[in-house]
Amino acid sequence: MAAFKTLDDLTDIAGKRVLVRVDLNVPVTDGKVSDTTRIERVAPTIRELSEKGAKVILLAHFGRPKGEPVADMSLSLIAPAVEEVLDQSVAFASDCIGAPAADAIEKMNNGDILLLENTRFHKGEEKNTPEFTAELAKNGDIYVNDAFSAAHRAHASTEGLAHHLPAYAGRTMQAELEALEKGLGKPSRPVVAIVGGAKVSTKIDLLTNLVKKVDALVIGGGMANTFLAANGTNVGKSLCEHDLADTAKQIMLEAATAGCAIVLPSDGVVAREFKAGADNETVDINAIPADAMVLDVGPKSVEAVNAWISRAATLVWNGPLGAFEIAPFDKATVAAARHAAECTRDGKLVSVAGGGDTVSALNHAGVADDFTYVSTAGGAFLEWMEGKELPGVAVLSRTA
Ligand SMILES: Nc1ncnc2c1ncn2[C@@H]1O[C@H](COP(=O)(O)OP(=O)(O)OP(=O)(O)O)[C@@H](O)[C@H]1O
Ligand SMILES: O=C(O)[C@H](O)COP(=O)(O)O
Repeated sequence: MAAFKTLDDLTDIAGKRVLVRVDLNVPVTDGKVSDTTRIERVAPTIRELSEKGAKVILLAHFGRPKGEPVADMSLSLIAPAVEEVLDQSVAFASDCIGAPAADAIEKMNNGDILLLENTRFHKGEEKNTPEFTAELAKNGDIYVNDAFSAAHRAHASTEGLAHHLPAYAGRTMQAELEALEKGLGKPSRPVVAIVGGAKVSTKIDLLTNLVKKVDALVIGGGMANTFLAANGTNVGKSLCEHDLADTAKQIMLEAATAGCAIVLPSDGVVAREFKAGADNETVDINAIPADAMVLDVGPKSVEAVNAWISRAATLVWNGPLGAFEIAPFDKATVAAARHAAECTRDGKLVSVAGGGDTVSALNHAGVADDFTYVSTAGGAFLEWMEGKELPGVAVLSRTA
């Protein structure tokens, strides 16, 4: 594994301003954080630094605001949940750079915790510009990256800062890498991957390499609709990225060459509204009404998914099979999660799942503790699985 400095190397930090990159991109329902797993995972790093007397300054993104402030992507919405998990007061600054940040830091005592506003409210974050990174760096003496789940992004707060300040891995970054290496470094075969969810455009490219590493790729959620549409299925009003049809076709070709089975849903649960309790029906995948959307994979598909889980020695899962937040469209995800948990409990399966909503779905199914390992990372986890270098991890090693 990559060698980098950790919190063990950080001594005498009382009074030092430590910029800690965490991932607070958490699921929110009706304005409330619905799953605090990501916050719980970074809490040990925050507490440790605070107990050592550092001024702990949290940097994070929330959503994809495209470089300008968006009210419902303000981290002020997440701050109360951070306070609750830490059981410690957390101050908030309305900008991550400039006077609001500097003034708030000026007021900090040793051991205090401050959360800065969404880094993605500035275009320089995702572009990783030297100017923006330098502005961020002004606020700290030391940089700690504890956001493994955002380490696949070469952004100012995940990569750039490590070139400006002495850089260290946080406890979660360390633990995630160790656990993934242990669970999936040399996986027992057959390896089955389940990929679902909604982030189709940012994850689809990863599947090109993934099909070379696994024996079967089970596709559900919004991702499945894109593959079905590429095969000529009419997916009605379903979440689907039609312009990615060629990419999907190419992945299916790569899979055939690599001997990886592609498993697509054969039926779906459709509705005309995206809301809990919406009128719904189960239809064959070739009979999706033009005015309806698939919000979950159907019972026949669940049987097929579970059969693949039974056959697997190793399961890798990112992305729910359906819109699990709104019942009854959680059925397939819950059924597959419970089956994977049972196989794991029986000692037949090594099960590793990752992703903000995926973790939330496993918690919803009541089985997160039964999986071999649950990562907070979704995209980063898939890229790690592909064997890609993660910029946020690589820079910690290079600068160590
Ligand atoms: N058929 C579907 N139609 C619409 N949305 C869906 C469908 N299936 C799943 N989803 C949505 O996918 C979202 C989760 O997808 P996402 O790709 O963000 O997964 P994740 O586990 O959070 O990974 P990451 O950590 O990379 O974000 C959920 O909010 C769920 O409602
Ligand atoms: O939720 C995630 O996977 C991470 O926070 C990264 O978010 P992003 O896909 O918007 O970069």
